[in-house]
Amino acid sequence: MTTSTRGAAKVPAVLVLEDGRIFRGRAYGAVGETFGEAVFSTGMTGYQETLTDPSYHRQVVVMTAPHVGNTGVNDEDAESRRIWVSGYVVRDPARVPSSWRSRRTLDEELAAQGVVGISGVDTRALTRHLRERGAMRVGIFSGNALPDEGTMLAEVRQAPEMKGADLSAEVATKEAYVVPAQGEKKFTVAAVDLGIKGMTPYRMAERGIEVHVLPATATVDDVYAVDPDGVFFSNGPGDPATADHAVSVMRGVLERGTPLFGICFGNQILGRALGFGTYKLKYGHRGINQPVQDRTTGKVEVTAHNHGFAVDAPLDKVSDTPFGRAEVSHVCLNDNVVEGLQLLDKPAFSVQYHPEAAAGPHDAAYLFDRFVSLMEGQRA
Ligand SMILES: NC(=O)CC[C@H](N)C(=O)O
Repeated sequence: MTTSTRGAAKVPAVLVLEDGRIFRGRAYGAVGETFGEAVFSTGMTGYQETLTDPSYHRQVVVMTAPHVGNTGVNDEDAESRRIWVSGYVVRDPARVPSSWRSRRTLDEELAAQGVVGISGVDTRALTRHLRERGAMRVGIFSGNALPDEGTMLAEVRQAPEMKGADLSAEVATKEAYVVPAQGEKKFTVAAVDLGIKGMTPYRMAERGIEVHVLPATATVDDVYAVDPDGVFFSNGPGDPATADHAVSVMRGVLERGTPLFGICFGNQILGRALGFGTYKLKYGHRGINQPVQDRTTGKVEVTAHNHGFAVDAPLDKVSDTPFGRAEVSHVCLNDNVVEGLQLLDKPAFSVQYHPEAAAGPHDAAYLFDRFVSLMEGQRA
């Protein structure tokens, strides 16, 4: 239950981690209670894109940047129709936003969308705790009459875990829709929506691609019904080990040899389609300042990440898969986690991070051009 509040600043709030650690602060956004997986994001900016990224469904996001809300909330930067984070943790929210595009405060927006948050938390201590112990379940409780600590902890421990969660269908579109190409139409792409961010079809549209965004439940027949030059699999929430339907659709696409590109969840699905495993990272990668090396060129790029799982593929050898040879094309320079895959005998590749760059640096935009080149190659 949540109730919207203005002036919740003085309402007490408590953050309870499943291992029993407790942080006290003040209500931020809606007052009530909420649960999710506690994860931290190291982005200094781009909170509006983070909050509205469907991949954050069922996660409580802790911002490592101490001041949040400085540029308010505008009508242009949302990545989907709503905020998806299940809770929000900040240290020192802006009292007065300042941006020519700002329409309302972040506090007001969270409250209007019923998102329970907490401010005044030592987010550095909380982040260090999550880094040492790993991502875990959390609850935020706010209001003037809070349950006792034992009751709150028991409720947190009853909340569902992220491992094993199958969430794409909860966030993806129910109806197919088309994002028209900008300028002359050169290609048609079928984009399977597992939790797609708004910027992704836009990045394709600006390259002359007409994008048919399909529900997560789309079949191989639905994909080919749009007569695609290429097929795209999006980012999305939850555990890739549950994405059996998407894996089987992707295998259907790989069998036909249609150019294929995947982002984030889409990369994990390509990993699984090729026969690799996926696993849960201790605390994941989230933020807009993560270094990745493209091993096909040797170049290093600074990139936007939001993933808690990763593909388990060998870094230093070419693997034989049911769809021919495959290799790890990109790697995270912080921890050597697999950040991209490519097939050597078929026009298919994927990355674990976010070339659509919303928010984030644009270093990885070339990946959309690679997808276009694969489609051109297929026509030639
Ligand atoms: N942004 C994404 O697509 C995330 C994929 C997956 N849910 C993960 O956490 O790893």
